[in-house]
Amino acid sequence: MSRQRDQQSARTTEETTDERGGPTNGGKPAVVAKRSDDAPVETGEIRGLASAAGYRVVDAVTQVRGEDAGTYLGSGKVGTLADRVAETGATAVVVDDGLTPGQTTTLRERLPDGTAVYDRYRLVLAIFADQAGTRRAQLQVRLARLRYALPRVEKESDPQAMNVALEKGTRAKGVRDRIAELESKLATLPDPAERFRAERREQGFDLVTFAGYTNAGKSSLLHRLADDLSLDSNDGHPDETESVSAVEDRLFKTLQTTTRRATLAGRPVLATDTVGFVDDLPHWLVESFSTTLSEAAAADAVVLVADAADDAETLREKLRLSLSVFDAQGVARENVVTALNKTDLLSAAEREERVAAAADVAPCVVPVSVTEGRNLDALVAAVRDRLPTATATLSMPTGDDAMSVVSWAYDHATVDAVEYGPEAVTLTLRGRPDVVERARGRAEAVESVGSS
Ligand SMILES: Nc1nc2c(ncn2[C@@H]2O[C@H](COP(=O)(O)OP(=O)(O)OP(=O)(O)O)[C@@H](O)[C@H]2O)c(=O)[nH]1
Ligand SMILES: [Mg+2]
Repeated sequence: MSRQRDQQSARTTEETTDERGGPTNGGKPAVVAKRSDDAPVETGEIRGLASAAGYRVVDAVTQVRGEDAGTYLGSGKVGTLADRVAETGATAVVVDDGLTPGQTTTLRERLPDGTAVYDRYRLVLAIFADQAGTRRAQLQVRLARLRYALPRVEKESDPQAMNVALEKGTRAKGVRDRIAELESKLATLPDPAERFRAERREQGFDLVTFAGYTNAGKSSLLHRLADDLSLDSNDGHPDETESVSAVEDRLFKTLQTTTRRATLAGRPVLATDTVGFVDDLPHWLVESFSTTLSEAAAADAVVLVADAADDAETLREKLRLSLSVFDAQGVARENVVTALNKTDLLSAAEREERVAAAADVAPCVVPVSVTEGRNLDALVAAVRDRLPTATATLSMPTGDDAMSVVSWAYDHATVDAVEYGPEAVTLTLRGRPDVVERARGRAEAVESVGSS
């Protein structure tokens, strides 16, 4: 018995750290299970997650009672779950919570042979693994899996097994070593955001990324704004409302990051949608969300979309968390515009309260309603201010001062050309309007010194 359990635990660890990338061969039947202290027990979100991971949800088993330390659901309910799995021919059970290693093992033992058991975190890891296209993202997913596995390996113990302490120590050390190895490997990989930015720049695009919690309205806003931006040349798009309502309210719809073209102030823009943050995930897992955000770091402007219908404290908390992910990705605060969406659901007083709450923690808060098209002009203007839409050609008397303006321009804007004449230096640059204006001021200061 104890040997059998040991083998099963070993298999658990392998499965959480292997490179197969989770359930990729889509459409496998799964039963979701959810426990809650109070009724009703909502299974909508976990169903969405399971299908995002490639499962077909064929049944749901719910339980209203406190957590059972040994079986999570309670022994009787696990029996029901086993029956449902047998009846439906499901190959996996997805539990909407974090399971302890012991609970996972017990569920495996009580379910029909070969039933895969996923808890919420392992499921999300499987989704990441599916999405991880770049080498960097793959390494990050492997790292997340190891971090998931580590406490399980550490805690795995069977007092009846003689050599368990030794084995446990060795295996935990193995996992820790691999974590350290991956961390240092990741640290030396080139930053993909830099390359992405350089390539798009060469193609002449400005980059705008939409990020934030799931269901905040990122996709709706992107569609709407992309339309609005195109309205520069095509006023009164007839399908606007339709295209917004066609955006399904489904979790993780954006897993496949989508990029749309738009035109802003006559410049081509690439607008990128990102994976929504999900609550109730441990911090290390939230970190791996940031892999999907490497494009945010490369963007000229990042629109952080928040749901104004959240209460003030939740709103602040979500914004704080989103911004800390941005910080980890190296997104500059001055490039962030906070779109406080769904203000149509609020009274004027509530709206004021939420705007103030958001402004406590987030930069450049613009209240909007995507569905009602409210205040989108102000949002577009804020985004446009962050794009390198301005250009200038500046002439300065040759000399050290001119050189220092040129080097300042290299640091703060994109320098398209510099001509060094015997009398004058001519600098052509583009960048954010305020930056270009500052460059102009500096160039003029050189001129006045030179001419006096
Ligand atoms: N009342 C109201 N609902 C909105 C507004 N904008 C979006 N929604 C709704 O909010 C839900 C989520 O919108 P999405 O655009 O899919 O949200 P998302 O942030 O892309 O979500 P994920 O892709 O899951 O991260 C949809 O049902 C939208 O119709 C708004 O301004 N007001
Ligand atoms: Mg979306």
